[in-house]
Amino acid sequence: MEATQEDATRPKALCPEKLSPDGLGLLRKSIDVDERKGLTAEELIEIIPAYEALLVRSETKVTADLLAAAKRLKVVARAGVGVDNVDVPAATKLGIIVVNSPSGNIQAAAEHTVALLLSMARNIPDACASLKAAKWERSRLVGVEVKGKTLGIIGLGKVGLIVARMARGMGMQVAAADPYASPSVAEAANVNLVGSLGELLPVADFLTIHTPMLASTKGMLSHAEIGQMKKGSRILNVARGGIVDEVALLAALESGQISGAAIDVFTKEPPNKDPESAASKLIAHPKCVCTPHLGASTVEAQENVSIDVCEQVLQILAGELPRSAVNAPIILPADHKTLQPFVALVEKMGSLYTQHFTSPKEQSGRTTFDLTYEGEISMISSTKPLFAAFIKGLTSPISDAEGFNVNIVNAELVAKERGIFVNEQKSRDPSTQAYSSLITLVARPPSRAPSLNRVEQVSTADLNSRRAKEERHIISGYCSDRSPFISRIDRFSTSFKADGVLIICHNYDSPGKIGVVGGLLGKENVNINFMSVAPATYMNNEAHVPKMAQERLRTPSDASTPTESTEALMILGVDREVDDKVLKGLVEGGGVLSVSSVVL
Ligand SMILES: NC(=O)c1ccc[n+]([C@@H]2O[C@H](COP(=O)([O-])OP(=O)(O)OC[C@H]3O[C@@H](n4cnc5c(N)ncnc54)[C@H](O)[C@@H]3O)[C@@H](O)[C@H]2O)c1
Ligand SMILES: O=C(O)[C@H](O)COP(=O)(O)O
Repeated sequence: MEATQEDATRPKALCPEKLSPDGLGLLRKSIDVDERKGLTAEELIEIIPAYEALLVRSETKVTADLLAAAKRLKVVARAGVGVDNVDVPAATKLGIIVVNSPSGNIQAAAEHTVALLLSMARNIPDACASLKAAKWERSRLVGVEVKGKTLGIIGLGKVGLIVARMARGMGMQVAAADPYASPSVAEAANVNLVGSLGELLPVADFLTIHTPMLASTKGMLSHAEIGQMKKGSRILNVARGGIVDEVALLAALESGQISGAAIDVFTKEPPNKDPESAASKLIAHPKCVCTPHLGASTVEAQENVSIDVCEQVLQILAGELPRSAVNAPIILPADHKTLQPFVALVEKMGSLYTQHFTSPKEQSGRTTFDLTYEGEISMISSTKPLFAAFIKGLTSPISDAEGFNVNIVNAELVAKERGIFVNEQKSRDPSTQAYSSLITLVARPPSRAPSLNRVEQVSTADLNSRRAKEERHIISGYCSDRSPFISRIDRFSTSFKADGVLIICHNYDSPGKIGVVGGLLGKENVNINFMSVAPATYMNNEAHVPKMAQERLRTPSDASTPTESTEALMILGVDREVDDKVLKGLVEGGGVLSVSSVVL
């Protein structure tokens, strides 16, 4: 259609990939949509300056160069979950909103997992190819049943839970490892949530992965882990290529350690064509069932994701906040000035909690949080942006840029889905005069039903100290000069800017410790930008009760409490992220009791 004078004023959207027409139809009512498949990167850069919206799936590489050339672009819409093909930081810098569809294709991905599970158990691709080749090989193609077998799930999120329910429906036992999953959500789905990956691997007959691709999940299933599985078990990956080490998977198939593999996703897509590469050998292996990243490829899922992102494009072009923006602000412009520093603070406190107190290797089960706003901050009319920022901080270290789009619109829903409970309290009179506003986070495990077959006699003092030491965690923070600072971690009082890469060491406060830790980091070429020693000022993890006050409250039975005052936290701001080997070195060679690495 030829552009009329009036058309020239309508916004324009470019769609260089196959998107379902359902969403595009919505756009066409008020936007001109150009569907241009097969463009090269250079062609895209040449034409992008004319467009306000760009709609893609996983194939178009939305690079910093492309975004820099996109002078009118307001939104990049990813019709699916993964935004690994979009340079989100570059878009954020340019003020371009990136949206996706975090739930539109989860049913499709779960159904594809079950389709692969049964295909693998019954040798269906092999049998089909054999019959088409005019063979009749009934005895070679005997399969196994899934009923009564154990399905191990790594990552009990949106897709993992749907797979779990379907597997239960087929009579399977389901066990899952997910350090951040809610025990009550798992229980309701009849899933045995185990404490660690090490507990899951030996019990699974079939093992399926549904985690995002993160630094902590990359290569999480390699030689050692597959070696812990039952001989003859089977592995599926419909999440992301690279979570399972392709070389290790191939070796396990060849040695018979595993009897089958089902793969939808590859480390490099499309996979390397070199016949000697692990991906090519896996694809060619008779015991491997594989598909070319088809998890989301159903008519229904494509309709869902297309409508979902096109509605959001319309919202953004109308100046509204979209529901699933990967990089949208949590605060509305009117509240920005007052709330921005506190929103940043609460987000960092949530992120610090997840990175410092929970382990990607063990079930944490801590799902109830008390957030207390004291002093001036308690006078804000709505705490919704603070709540949203907290949920975002808590969950983003365990999600990829892919799935995680917490904002003011969807924070409550995300918290509910993850089984996170937050009690918010406001107090105009701060418990300390040191700050005009103080925010305190207390994390508690969900209340447990008393055990029926175990009777324990414990003193009140013991009970209090147990609760304090084992179960509660506390983080407090304040803002200075519009920047977020942490003032307390558990019993330790401190003051450091919540920014950058930090190494947090828990140690006995003895002479020479700083030098040893500094020396070990120096050897690894890690530069220390700042260091802060946090003494144990609070006796226990009692919120707001500093040590002095608690000492007055101590009863004679508490007198034997170990000398906690000799412990301290050493907080080091460093110039780069360090790996587990360096952290282990600090514990083994530096006399540190425990250590965590945190990026804020
Ligand atoms: N093949 C496809 O076409 C296709 C389609 C949709 C989704 N996916 C992929 O599936 C994955 C899961 O999607 P989702 O929507 O269920 O995501 P989700 O965020 O709802 O769930 C991910 C789960 O992984 C858990 N997790 C994080 N780190 C972990 C660790 N170290 N060990 C164990 N569990 C860990 C999280 O706690 C969370 O519960 C994503 O990577 C997504 O891109 C693939
Ligand atoms: O991230 C996703 O949504 C899935 O992996 C599907 O990607 P696709 O849209 O390219 O099929």
